[in-house]
Amino acid sequence: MARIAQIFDTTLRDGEQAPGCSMNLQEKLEVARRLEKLGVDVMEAGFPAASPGDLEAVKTIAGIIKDCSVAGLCRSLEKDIDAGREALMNAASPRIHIFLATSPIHMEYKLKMTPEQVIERAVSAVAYAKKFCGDVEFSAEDASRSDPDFLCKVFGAVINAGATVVNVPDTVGYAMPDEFAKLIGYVKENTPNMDRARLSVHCHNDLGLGVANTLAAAAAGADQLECTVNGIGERAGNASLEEIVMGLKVRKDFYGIDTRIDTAQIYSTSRLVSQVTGVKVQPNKAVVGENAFAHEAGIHQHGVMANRATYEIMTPESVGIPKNRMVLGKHSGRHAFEDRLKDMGYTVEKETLDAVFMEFKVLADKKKVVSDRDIEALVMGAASSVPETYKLDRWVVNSGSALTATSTIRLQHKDGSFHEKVAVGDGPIDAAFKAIDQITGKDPDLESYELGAITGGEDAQGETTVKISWDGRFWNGRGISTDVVESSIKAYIAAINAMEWELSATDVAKGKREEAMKGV
Ligand SMILES: CC(=O)SCCNC(=O)CCNC(=O)[C@H](O)C(C)(C)COP(=O)(O)OP(=O)(O)OC[C@H]1O[C@@H](n2cnc3c(N)ncnc32)[C@H](O)[C@@H]1OP(=O)(O)O
Ligand SMILES: CC(C)C(=O)C(=O)O
Repeated sequence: MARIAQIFDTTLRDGEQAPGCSMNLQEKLEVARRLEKLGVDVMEAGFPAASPGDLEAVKTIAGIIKDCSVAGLCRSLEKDIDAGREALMNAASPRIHIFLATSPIHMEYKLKMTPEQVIERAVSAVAYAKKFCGDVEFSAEDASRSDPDFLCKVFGAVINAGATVVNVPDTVGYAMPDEFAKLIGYVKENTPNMDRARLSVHCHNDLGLGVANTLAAAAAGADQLECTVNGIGERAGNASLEEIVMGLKVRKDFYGIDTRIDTAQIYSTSRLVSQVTGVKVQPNKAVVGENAFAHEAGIHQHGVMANRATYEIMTPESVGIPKNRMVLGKHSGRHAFEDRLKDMGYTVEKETLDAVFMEFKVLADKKKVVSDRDIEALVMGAASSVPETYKLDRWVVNSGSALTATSTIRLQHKDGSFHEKVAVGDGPIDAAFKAIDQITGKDPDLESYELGAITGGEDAQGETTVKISWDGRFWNGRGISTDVVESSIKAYIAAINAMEWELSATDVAKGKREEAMKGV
């Protein structure tokens, strides 16, 4: 009988550590709900001690997610574990995840601790966490560059202190598959009481081997696999969830391992993560890339026409890539539209459905055929929008080779008032953004600006993604329109709204904490 490997998803923690991948609370919640639907066994929702915002996010997710464990990452420090405890107090199935480095280089230069001190600290941290949480994972950071005997000694000690999972991270993506499999086998054989804990792996992708190492470790006996959707994460990223899961599924004959993932949810989850982080999936990305199931060469097309299995080792449907279906256009009705949303993995409230359907009709008037990508952009716009402090009312932008770009922008504030400003800039987008800054009184840095077409064709919609920063924090905004200046303006306003919302939420949380402190 096949064994089951648990899938531990860390998109919301390690994934979020990737430059520019930070998500606001609303976005994290959306991703968390989708991960639950996907069927992950554990989701790591954040690092509660990192910031009040991260603590609130983990707390909110922990209060909502019921079908899988929710984990929070903590250093081996009581204050971090206390933050983890607070963040997870409402979780149906909480897991405190503690880490401490075990490699010579990390112990000497980063932690400035001796190996004996590391064992002592790891044990005391696990024992402390165990007082409030039955499920405690311990990760030996940089395990793949640690002495294997020392690693087994640390793991044996933390299992004795109550750890339920011990994790072997290839923190810097240094391991080679055969070598990593050997390490897993060694740890399994030589860790005292290993039968009392689950053995996990967490592989990074610095040499492009994150998935290969994870699969090799699974074959060698690891029974929890840590990964992220689309492989996002620190530096070159983490092992990608979709590649691990489909590797095990497609080659079940080889691995004999199952997961609980509903693979038909993979594609929509990948799209959601790409949309909320603003990080595009490369076209040739395995499993979820635009070209993953495309056949261009004649010999391949001929083979696929005779039998898809000649050149496809899995079907697009098995990962939730929809088949070509009814064309949606301006004559389509609500039933067909709702059906398509369901097929694409979206369950939306009636109110959102009404709003998106209206937008769909407006778009269908401009475009002959509304594609799945167009629909996805509409749903994401409606579902992920943070409260709108500002809404675009109207705009005019003049630009050309012989005149300075000028913009007039009118925004409506949530209190109902209208605000209009005129600005000049280096080009139409700069002029528009400057007018918006004048209205909002904020002057964030524009970190990145990306413009693309959602689909091909002359009537394609423009999709703009902007990332802004202020005081070391980042916010994304997305805008779509058949006019690229308008999509840019919408994206910038969306990012400003996310910033306004997060800053005011942090102020409220800070106020509450200060209030509570007065009573101590
Ligand atoms: C491999 C990984 O992915 S680990 C997770 C990495 N993720 C993150 O770092 C994101 C969240 N981090 C943060 O927000 C901040 O780094 C914080 C809040 C945790 C700490 O911030 P600061 O107090 O300013 O410390 P800073 O980040 O500069 O340095 C880290 C400190 O933690 C110590 N430390 C590092 N790992 C551990 C650990 N596992 N257990 C205990 N202490 C640790 C370091 O030795 C250093 O200690 P020092 O301040 O006494 O020199
Ligand atoms: C905290 C651990 C699991 C980690 O992220 C790493 O070592 O890469």
